[in-house]
Amino acid sequence: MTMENEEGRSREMVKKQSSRFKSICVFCGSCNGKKSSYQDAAIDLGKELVTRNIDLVYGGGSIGLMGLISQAVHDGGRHVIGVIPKLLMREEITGETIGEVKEVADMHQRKAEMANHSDAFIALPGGYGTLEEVLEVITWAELGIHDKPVGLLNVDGYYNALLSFVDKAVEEGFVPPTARHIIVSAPTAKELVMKLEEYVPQHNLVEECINAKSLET
Ligand SMILES: CC(C)=CCNc1ncnc2c1ncn2[C@@H]1O[C@H](COP(=O)(O)O)[C@@H](O)[C@H]1O
Repeated sequence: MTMENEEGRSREMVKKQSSRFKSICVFCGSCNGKKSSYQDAAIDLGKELVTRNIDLVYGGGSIGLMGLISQAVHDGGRHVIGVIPKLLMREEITGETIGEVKEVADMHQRKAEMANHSDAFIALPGGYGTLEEVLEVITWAELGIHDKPVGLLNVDGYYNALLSFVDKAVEEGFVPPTARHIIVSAPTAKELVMKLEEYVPQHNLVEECINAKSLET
């Protein structure tokens, strides 16, 4: 093969390079937040998924950051799945739905469905709902229930306090130091998705935790 052919082939490979993820589940606020940077980040993340040919799984509806990211992914031509519990299906609660809608019985089933349909998780800024959802998938990673990457989009340092708290929990012996790496974080969508692409799960966390506990007793 000539040098030119080879260069052409590698350029082609770069162009076609696809993500290791088919779908990413995004947890995010049902409000917009006070700073426009939160809204910009939701749209940016949506566009980043589109660029990498990644589909979106999210909580359904069109309110707050949830609405902004789902619209951006839908407009970019990628598939959007919204998973909504029957109770929240009313339009005055969640707004108009975007893309494919999966109706589920309750919040527990919603989280299981969201996890089943995705290859990684990202939390944009959000409130109690977002925190609860992202902490659950972090716990599942620690317990070895899944080995999918989990990332915090730390827009304007929104998650700094949570990250400091996790460091404190490690320092005080409640989170094994080897489990600290489960939480990936970055200030921009591009950096975060790149880090998640490179994430390598560790499978010995549960054993290490058990060993640490048996040393304590
Ligand atoms: C009755 C009511 C408050 C409705 C708000 N409408 C909602 N519609 C759909 N999903 C939601 C809603 N509120 C919270 N969630 C879930 O919790 C997360 C957002 O909660 P939060 O705004 O961060 O805390 C989302 O990822 C979503 O899965």
